[in-house]
Amino acid sequence: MPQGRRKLPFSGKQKKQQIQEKRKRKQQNAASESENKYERAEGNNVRPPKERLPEFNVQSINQQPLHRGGRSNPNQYVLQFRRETEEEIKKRKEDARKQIIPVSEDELEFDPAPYFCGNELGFPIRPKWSPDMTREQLDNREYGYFKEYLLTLKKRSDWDELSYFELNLETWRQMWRVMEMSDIIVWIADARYPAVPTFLFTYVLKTLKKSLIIILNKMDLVPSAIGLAWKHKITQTYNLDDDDKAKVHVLFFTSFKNSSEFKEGVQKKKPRGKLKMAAEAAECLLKECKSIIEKYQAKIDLQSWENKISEEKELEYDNDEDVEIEEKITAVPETSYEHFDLFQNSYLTIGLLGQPNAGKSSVLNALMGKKVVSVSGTPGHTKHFQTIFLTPSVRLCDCPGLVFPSKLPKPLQVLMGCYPIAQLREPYSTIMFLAERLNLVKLLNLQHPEPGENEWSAIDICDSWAIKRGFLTARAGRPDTYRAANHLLRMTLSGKICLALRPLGFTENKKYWLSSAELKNIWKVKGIVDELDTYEHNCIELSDDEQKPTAQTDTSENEDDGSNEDESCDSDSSEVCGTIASNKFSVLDMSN
Ligand SMILES: Nc1nc2c(ncn2[C@@H]2O[C@H](COP(=O)(O)OP(=O)(O)OP(=O)(O)O)[C@@H](O)[C@H]2O)c(=O)[nH]1
Repeated sequence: MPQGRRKLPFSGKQKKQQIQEKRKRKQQNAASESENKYERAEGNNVRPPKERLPEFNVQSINQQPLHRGGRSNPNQYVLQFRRETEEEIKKRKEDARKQIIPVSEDELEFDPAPYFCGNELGFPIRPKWSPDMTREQLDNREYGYFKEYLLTLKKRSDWDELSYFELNLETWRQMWRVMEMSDIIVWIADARYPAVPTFLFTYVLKTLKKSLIIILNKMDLVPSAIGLAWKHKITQTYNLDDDDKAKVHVLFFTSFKNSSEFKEGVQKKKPRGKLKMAAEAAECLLKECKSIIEKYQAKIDLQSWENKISEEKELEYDNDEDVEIEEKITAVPETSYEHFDLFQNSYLTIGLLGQPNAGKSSVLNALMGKKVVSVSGTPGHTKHFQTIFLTPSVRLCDCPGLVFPSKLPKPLQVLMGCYPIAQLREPYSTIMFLAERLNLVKLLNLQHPEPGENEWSAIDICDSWAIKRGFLTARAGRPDTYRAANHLLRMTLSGKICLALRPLGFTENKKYWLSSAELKNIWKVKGIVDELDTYEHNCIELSDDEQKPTAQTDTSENEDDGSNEDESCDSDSSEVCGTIASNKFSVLDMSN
């Protein structure tokens, strides 16, 4: 045995202390590493926006760790909202325990305009710049302007009433660039809740002097009559003069056009298979673009696009294979500033803007007829704007989603997909908002968690759904309320449970909208021949599989920890959600 110093006895307590010290050292190293990283990024003018706006208590949603050695900051384009206070969250949780009082049909009507306070709130618009400015000058000017804009908002007496809106300057910059480089601006709205920011009309039509096309997307989730009423409302609401009215066009779109998958208005499962071009919707867009080009007497030939659509229409659609071809995206480097004159290129640039999750990337793919940009049910998925040539004479530009300043109810913003559901600290107020407008108890065939009780709160609905689905906490085996709430919200986002708000005056004129000859144009876009039968069913039916609780349990008991939820269910996993057949049009009661 080698002679040496005898090892000193090492107690468990000392070991624990040693581990704690080691952990502390590691944390300190990681912190200084990230500081260095930010410093390095500063040299590149990629300062973390959180540090730049300390007065606004910014919270980055879904922030990613910085990778060692990685060059770019993965959080540069992350969604950023004002941090909610503990009191706010607590109050909303308390409210979610109150009894749900269903709203009347009239109250399903919604006027987005007042929530944007006319043009008062506006949105950050790019300050003047010139190509002679250095990058640093440009950065400072834009940052200074953005901060000033926010400070002006903060001085308003209703500052605390403002809902979630984007505080990441980098994302607004993406929008500025897309607006600058586009000949035609297309605003994509989720047709279930099409809240178009009022100031957008003024800015695009008057300041930029460009044409605006509004696409009501996800029409497969909305009764055509409601979509039609929205179309008419949108052009009326915003006090446009005749000249401007001629520059605003409203179109319908769905990326899930598939008549054979839709039976009696019940979405059994999401259409799958090879992504096809939404030819009818693309044709409508082409028509509008042509008329705009003619008006401006621009020399852009859209024949190639027309040919592409005609070819698609002639093709037989019987190949169900899921073949998705990734095409190289020519993303314009973020440093480039294009000096752009309207219709001066030999090609037309169409900029696709909208709130997160409105379906901008899906529209781009559906216009292309194949998957060229990535799509996700998680809001804020598109980080950087990307351009792609649809044909040699048409360039499409997909912009990251932007949440504009407004007073829209936060639960509605969550349903619209402005806030990633998995990151929500408090999902129950949104369940309450939903349950006030849709009879979830009936649709989901729920049993009250308290036997004999028949007053429902949002928490009761979640508990009941948790029991039904077998979402139980691992340790205590209690219903996992948070997970159930999350699951219900993701089902709503994906359209399995469908709420579609209507424009003001819709209920009163329902018969008029339901008998309009214009509906046929929407059916063509949706790929259906008639829709009236679809209104007859107004309850979600559960398949045999769905009736049985799943054996799944959740490991987390911390209801505020969003990390235990993955977002895959909302769009991609019909294994979890797909067994639920929902009536998408239950909001449109035909009996009245
Ligand atoms: N039912 C239905 N779902 C759609 C349609 N278009 C898009 N979606 C779904 O909506 C979700 C968001 O789609 P994206 O195309 O990624 O939306 P985006 O506006 O690009 O989102 P961001 O990247 O957050 O800006 C995905 O789950 C899509 O499958 C549609 O026409 N009908």
